[in-house]
Amino acid sequence: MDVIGDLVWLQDARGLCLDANPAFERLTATKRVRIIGQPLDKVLGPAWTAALWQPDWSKLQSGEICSHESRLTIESVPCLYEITHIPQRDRDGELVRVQSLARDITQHHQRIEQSLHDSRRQLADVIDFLPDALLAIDRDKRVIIWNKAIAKITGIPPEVMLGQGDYAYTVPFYGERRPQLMDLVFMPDAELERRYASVTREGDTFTAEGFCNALHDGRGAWILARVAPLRDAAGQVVGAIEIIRDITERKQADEALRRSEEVLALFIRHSPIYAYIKEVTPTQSRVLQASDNFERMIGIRGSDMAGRCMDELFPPEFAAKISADDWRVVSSGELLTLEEDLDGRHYTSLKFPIVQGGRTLLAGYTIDITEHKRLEEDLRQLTRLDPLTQLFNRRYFFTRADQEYQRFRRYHHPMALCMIDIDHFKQVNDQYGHLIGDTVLCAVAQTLHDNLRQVDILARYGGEEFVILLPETDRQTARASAERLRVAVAKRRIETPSGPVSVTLSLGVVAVDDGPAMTLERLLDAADQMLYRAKQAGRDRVEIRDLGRPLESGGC
Ligand SMILES: Nc1nc2c(ncn2[C@@H]2O[C@H](COP(=O)(O)OP(=O)(O)OP(=O)(O)O)[C@@H](O)[C@H]2O)c(=O)[nH]1
Repeated sequence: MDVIGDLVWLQDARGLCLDANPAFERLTATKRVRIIGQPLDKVLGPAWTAALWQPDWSKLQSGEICSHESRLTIESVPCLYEITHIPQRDRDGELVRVQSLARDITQHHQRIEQSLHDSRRQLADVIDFLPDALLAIDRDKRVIIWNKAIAKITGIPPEVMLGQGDYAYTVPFYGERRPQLMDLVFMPDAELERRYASVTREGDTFTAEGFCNALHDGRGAWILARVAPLRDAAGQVVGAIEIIRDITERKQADEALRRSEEVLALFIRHSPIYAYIKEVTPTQSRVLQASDNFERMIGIRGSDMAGRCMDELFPPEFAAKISADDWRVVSSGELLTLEEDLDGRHYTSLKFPIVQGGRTLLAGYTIDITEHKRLEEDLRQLTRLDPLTQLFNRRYFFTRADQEYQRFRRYHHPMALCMIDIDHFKQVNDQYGHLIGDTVLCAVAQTLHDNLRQVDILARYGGEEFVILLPETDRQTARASAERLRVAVAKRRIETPSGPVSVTLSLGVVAVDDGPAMTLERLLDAADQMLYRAKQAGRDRVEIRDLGRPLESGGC
């Protein structure tokens, strides 16, 4: 078909033709002169006139342009024409003429159709590509979008669901036809809102979580759904679109986390130790959970401590120290162990950072170790003491004597060592029995202890032998001390169930000052030799040797 071009013609207010262009002449196969003064239907015939001449008289009379589209078949080819009627009015506003223009928009229309088709295709691809399930319904609640993701979670392919109405799309989710979240887009429904776990509204968009019992072959699934209205160009709601996300795994993880937090909270609350979790900032620590038995420590139950800061629970200085320690742990990520005394009791604490819900908190526990400390001290004493006499035992004597001897070596202060043996003790045992022998041993130990200074280190050396290290003691003082012990024991009448018993002592003493370097063992040897000497010389006496000086002896 040759291009005809735009048809242009002019009519007066009565509809008689006033003029027409060549394209009009060609289309009507009528000469212009024959058209002028004729009514249009006489020129074009009723069918063509109906297609080209659809004036809106009220618009034209008020001076408004009006237009419409018409399908025409020209030379056997279907065409689409856009027809525009332009009113011309006189000075008084009376409509006098109408100029009309008919333009062939067939190709333009085809291009638009094609582009629309392409856009629809691309949109369909995008919708199918979305990982989230997507469906849309029109105003009549018929399904117009059902993407691959929703087909996957429901098992219903798009070709089955598209076009379906009467809530068919709710069956794969709920096993029944029922109103659902999308219906809120069309009309508010409080009863419907209550069916969902939580509905939030933002503008005209609704978001909700819900459990869909029919999904996954009836096992059910939690979904997060978001719906919004679909509007036409005029802003009228013409449908609704819904995006659905399966959040079952997240829900299960949330539930598992909630349960474990519950267990942790119960564990902390009823823990026999003082356990807690705190939220920590550089300046303040706030209790989130704490054991109820904190009541024993600070008089407040753990459940009442929740939400409180350190300065609401402890004196200011102590609170500041706790907060600083807590921040150190959280900021460094390192574990902290502490030992502290509070109101006469001894506590050990362990603090460490934990990550909960993406934030770093402080967890810790405190144990009251007062009893433990006491037992430990008792045990320590037990390992140091001779069980019969309650004097230091030989092993602990060496520990203490060694420390003292190091001091002597460092400062060159005088020092003395004294070995003591009860005379003829075998006879005591033989005459009175071993138990009385024990009583005598204890009495001698007590007498020695009572006649020594605090700084002197007295120990049971073994059997009926004792040893004393006398720090800061020169030869004369050592002699005097040994004599004092000898006399005190000799004078004592030891009361026993078998009557009073008296014993004497032999004492061997060595005194050293800034003399030649010696080991403790050699000093003990030397003292032992002096003791032997005392025994040889008749017992109940003191033999003393000043290392570096000649031997001397004394006693009764
Ligand atoms: N009852 C009692 N006797 C003890 C204990 N340890 C040692 N003995 C006794 O002490 C006595 C020591 O005797 P000996 O070494 O012969 O010396 P002694 O009789 O004291 O005589 P001299 O040391 O030579 O004066 C022995 O009979 C031991 O059994 C003890 O723990 N309890």
